[in-house]
This record gives sequence, C-alpha cells and structure tokens, in this order.
Amino acid sequence: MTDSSPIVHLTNLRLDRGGRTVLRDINLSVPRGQVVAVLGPSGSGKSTLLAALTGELEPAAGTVEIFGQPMPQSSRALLELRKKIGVMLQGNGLLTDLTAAENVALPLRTHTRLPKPVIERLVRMKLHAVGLRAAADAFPRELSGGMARRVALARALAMDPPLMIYDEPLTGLDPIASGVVMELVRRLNDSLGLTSIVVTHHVHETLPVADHAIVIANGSIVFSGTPAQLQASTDPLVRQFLDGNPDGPIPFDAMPRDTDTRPSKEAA
Ligand SMILES: Nc1ncnc2c1ncn2[C@@H]1O[C@H](COP(=O)(O)OP(=O)(O)OP(=O)(O)O)[C@@H](O)[C@H]1O
Repeated sequence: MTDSSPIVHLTNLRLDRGGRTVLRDINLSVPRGQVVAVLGPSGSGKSTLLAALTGELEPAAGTVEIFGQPMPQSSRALLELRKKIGVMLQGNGLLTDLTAAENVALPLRTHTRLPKPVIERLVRMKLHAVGLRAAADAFPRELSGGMARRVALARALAMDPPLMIYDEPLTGLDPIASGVVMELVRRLNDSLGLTSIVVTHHVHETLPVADHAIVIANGSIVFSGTPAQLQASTDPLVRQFLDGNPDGPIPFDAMPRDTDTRPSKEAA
C-alpha cells in the first residue's frame, strides 16, 4: 500500500446478524493518521461494524479492505492481520489476578518470543505512554476506573499496532476520566503515528478529538463529515441522536430480532 491509501476502506458493505440485515450500504474510507468517531444509538450496529473490521464477521455483501488489502480469508492470515489491530473492548478486560504490568505484557508473551528483559522494557514504555509507569505493580482492583482503562489502552498498544479500534472506551467513566482517556487517544494517535477508530455513543466527549465522524442509525450511515459539520447538522435523525430526544425518527425500542422481517435492500 502507498502512504496515501486509506487504512480502512469499506465499499457497499452489508452486514447481517441472526438472519437479518443490521447495516447496509456502508461506504467509509479512513485515511492514515485520522481519528474517526463512529457514533450511533444503542443497538444501531456499531459493534457489528467493528466485528467486520477485525474479520470476525464476514460481509453479506460488499468489501472490507484493511491496510490496502482485502480482508484475508485464511485463519492464519487473519491472525497475522489482527496483530496489527489494537482493540480496546468495552470494559477493561483486565485479568484481575495479574498486575498492570503483567496485563500489558500478556500480548507480548503470547505473540512474540522476545526475551523477558525486552518485554519488561516494552511494558514500562507502554505504561509510560499512558502516564502510569508508577502503577506497574498495582492490581486492577487498586486502580481507579480511569487508570484501569489506561492500562487496557497500554495493553492494546503492546504490539505497536498501526490501527487502533476503541469500542465504547468511556463506558462507566466520569466526565474527568473520560476527558483524560480521549485526550490520550488523540495524543497517542499523533505521537505514535497511528490511525484510530472510536466507536461510541459518547458524542460530546469524542467529537473534540475526532477528525471525522460518522453516525449510524436505522441500519445505515446517516451522516459522514467533520465534527463541526455534525454539530451544525439539521437532519432530524442526526439531531435526535445528538440532542438525546426520545421522540423522533430513531425508534426508542430496538426491533425484536425474530419478529423483524423487514427485507434487506438487496432482497427487496
Ligand atoms: N450475534 C447476534 N445475533 C443476532 N443479532 C445480533 C447479534 N449481535 C447483535 N445483534 C443485533 O444487531 C443489532 C446491532 O447490534 P450491535 O451490538 O452491533 O449494536 P451497537 O450499536 O454496538 O449497540 P450498543 O451501543 O448497545 O453496544 C441489534 O439489533 C442486535 O440485537
């Protein structure tokens, strides 16, 4: 791939789950170095989109290209690709009986044959990057929610992935810790030369650090543009989501899976 080719390129993507279409007509290009916010109400399909980005969910139609290559088919190639994608999942996922340093070391121990002193040095560097070198020997229960989230971030960075994906990084955090985590996402993105995709419904905390935002609702992308364009949008769907109105074009209750028989666009 060339320096100018997008890190993620989605073309006419359709994603089905449990026999029904969750997302359709998804087109997205994420250039290198950007922080892209993927926003949408609960149940809109944000995690489903993530699953397609990591190759966990095969598209029902359309294509996913990562690092300029189509999503690999073989499980071996998929495994190699995933080493280049740092994923911070909802919650921390930290192992409670390991220290912060041991948690960060885990991917390095699993995926590399680096000698112990090198791993220890890399772990110190990652903890330093998130401002937590002093907490190396602390167990997750001894850390605040925000600190634990930063350890999870250091662990996601352990293998130096060029692409970072954050799934609801702010869940359960207070506004101050949320600000710290989002600042860190931006700073690490720029200082380490990463590309970041942040999937969240925390609009107001995420937009200030994003270069580009998309909003998904009712099964497709209803907005794609800069954070300023998003804030200025007068689209009723976008406004309802941004302003948190219970009444509007986005249904408050998700359709029950087995009673939703809406045909997908392709099938219609
Ligand atoms: N494994 C599955 N089988 C069937 N349906 C699923 C599956 N996973 C998700 N869904 C459905 O797909 C839709 C989108 O779910 P998804 O988890 O992607 O949304 P989300 O935007 O990430 O929600 P949240 O913000 O609450 O995490 C929902 O209607 C959900 O019920």
